[in-house]
Amino acid sequence: MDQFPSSSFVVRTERSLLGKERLQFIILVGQTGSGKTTQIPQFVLEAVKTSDKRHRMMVACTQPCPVAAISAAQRVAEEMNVAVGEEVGYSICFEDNVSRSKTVLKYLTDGMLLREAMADPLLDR
Ligand SMILES: Nc1ncnc2c1ncn2[C@@H]1O[C@H](COP(=O)(O)OP(=O)(O)OP(=O)(O)O)[C@@H](O)[C@H]1O
Repeated sequence: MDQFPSSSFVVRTERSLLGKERLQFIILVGQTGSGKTTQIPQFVLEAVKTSDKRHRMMVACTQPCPVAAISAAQRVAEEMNVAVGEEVGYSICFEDNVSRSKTVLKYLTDGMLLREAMADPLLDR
């Protein structure tokens, strides 16, 4: 696995994701606060927006607990200058703050992802 210093984490990751090759998975290791939760999903969103305009895809980012999912969604919505529940939303047990037509980035707990996978095994969205 490639190792790189944390200072170049964001720049090199962005290049990899936006590269021509379609990666099936990528393992990122970064220090706490380096942007894995708030920045990487935004890069992925940009990459899928430009790679396939015909198929509207959703980016999902799992979080270990509901509070973390809400907090991340609020932070990223603020960074993207949108309201939570529109382009950026969250899905936790008993609360689904997403828009069916607008949400493209969703923060959700591991349990909610599992529930989605049971309904949509190929995660087509
Ligand atoms: N809700 C928030 N309000 C203010 N700043 C935030 C918020 N969430 C994250 N940040 C800031 O954004 C930067 C990136 O944080 P992020 O959570 O994306 O890092 P991370 O790599 O996922 O960290 P961790 O490994 O601890 O989960 C950090 O400087 C962090 O302090």
